[in-house]
Amino acid sequence: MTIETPITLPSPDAPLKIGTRGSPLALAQAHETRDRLAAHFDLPAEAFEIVVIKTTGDDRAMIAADRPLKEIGNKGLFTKEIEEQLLSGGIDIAVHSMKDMPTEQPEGLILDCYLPREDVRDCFISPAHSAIAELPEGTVVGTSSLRRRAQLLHRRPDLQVVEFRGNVQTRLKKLEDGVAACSFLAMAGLNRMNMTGEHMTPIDPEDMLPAVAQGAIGIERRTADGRAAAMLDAIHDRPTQARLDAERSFLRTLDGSCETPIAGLALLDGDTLWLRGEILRPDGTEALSGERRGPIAEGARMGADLARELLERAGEGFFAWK
Ligand SMILES: NCc1[nH]cc(CCC(=O)O)c1CC(=O)O
Repeated sequence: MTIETPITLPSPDAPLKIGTRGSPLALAQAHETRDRLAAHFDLPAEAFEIVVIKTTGDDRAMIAADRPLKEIGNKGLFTKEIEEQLLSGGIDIAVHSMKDMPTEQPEGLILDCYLPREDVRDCFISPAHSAIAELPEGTVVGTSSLRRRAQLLHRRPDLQVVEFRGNVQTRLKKLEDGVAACSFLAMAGLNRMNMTGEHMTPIDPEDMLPAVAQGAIGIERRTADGRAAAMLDAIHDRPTQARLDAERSFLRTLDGSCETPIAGLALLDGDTLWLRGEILRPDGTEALSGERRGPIAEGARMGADLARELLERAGEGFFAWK
């Protein structure tokens, strides 16, 4: 029998501080985390404080909203300031989109709590067309994601891809203004913001394999913080963890940054995990994919193994721009 150390739960006088970026999606995710914790521990919302942290990524993105993210910087662009606040005690936990998180965390921090995963699919957004296959030759498509760009060009080399950023409202406005005929966003974000509606069609993973960890929220904390560990364990979703362990191990072995077009998705079927992965040349001229099936506990090994297979098939220079 284990004797559990009692934890002092947060209260309105001494709230648990939840750090997040300030975007509408980030805030929705922080609120979901607070609501789950409050419900599980039967605490009022005031026992939690949502602390909005501005990151370098938010800053520079505002200065040059049309500059490709890959030119602005890379690792930790949206996480550095949040992780500094965690380490210094300014916040107790931090809520992240796992899709945007590097595969390693700084010394002293741990990211091992996941909320139940949302819809993993990408969404096709267009006021005029209903599917990629129906786009007329040479159509202008807006996306800032290297993965989506490469996947689109692989299927449809005739399409013209233009840089497209901003929140859902901005993108819809741009589409209405004719800047591009269609764009793409993750279903998960749209669902979390209650923004699904007209002109939006989910895309089967068979047609567009999503990004690693798409649709998953992860919560980071100080490794030594026993109270946060115990509280987060209560809302942690193990099936999501099993899937992300496999997908992120795939990404880690590929050494993926947001500068390489990589897709990966694990699904569970009973005790079996099915992992699919894909890597593409940035210009879409070549795509390599593979899969593994095996026991759930072997997910991380399968991810690394699949990554090595694809790297071997790809050879040197696969990710370089031609
Ligand atoms: N890179 C931005 C980002 N990070 C997470 C999401 C959506 C939510 C998710 O996938 O969990 C998005 C926007 C998008 O791709 O539509």
